[in-house]
Amino acid sequence: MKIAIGGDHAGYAYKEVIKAHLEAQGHEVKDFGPYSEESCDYPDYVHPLADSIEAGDNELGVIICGSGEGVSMVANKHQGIRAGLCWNSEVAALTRQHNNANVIALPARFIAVEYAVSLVDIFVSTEFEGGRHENRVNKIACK
Ligand SMILES: O=C(CO)[C@H](O)[C@H](O)[C@H](O)COP(=O)(O)O
Repeated sequence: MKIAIGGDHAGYAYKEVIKAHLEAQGHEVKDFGPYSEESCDYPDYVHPLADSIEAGDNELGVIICGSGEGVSMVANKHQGIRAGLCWNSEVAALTRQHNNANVIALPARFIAVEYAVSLVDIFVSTEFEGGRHENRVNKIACK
């Protein structure tokens, strides 16, 4: 699967671990940065990442900042993005099953890196259920 990853300085260390994990699983990972822990602005990295998913260049995205809030706010400005802020395994599954999320947002300052990796695994391997959720998801995007 083609997966985009990015965030800010607060998520940098987690991004590196998650990227290596996904690549070891055989996924093709496009890293939108940042590429160090130097303080930076997450919109500079998340907007291009979201553009790539909207363009079909990547199927799913992983975005990481301190709380997960800033990166998810940026991603969800895009009509073609449904970013879910995930902090536990049930939410990571539900945002795929019920919301057909195409981006997972993670709070690096509030969960352990091993737990963040496990949430990404759940997110990537869980399918949208469709059914009653189909119409709801179709109504999310603004016309
Ligand atoms: O945007 C955020 C809050 O929603 C992220 O958590 C950022 O990573 C955080 O604001 C960065 O804070 P810092 O004090 O500049 O490191």
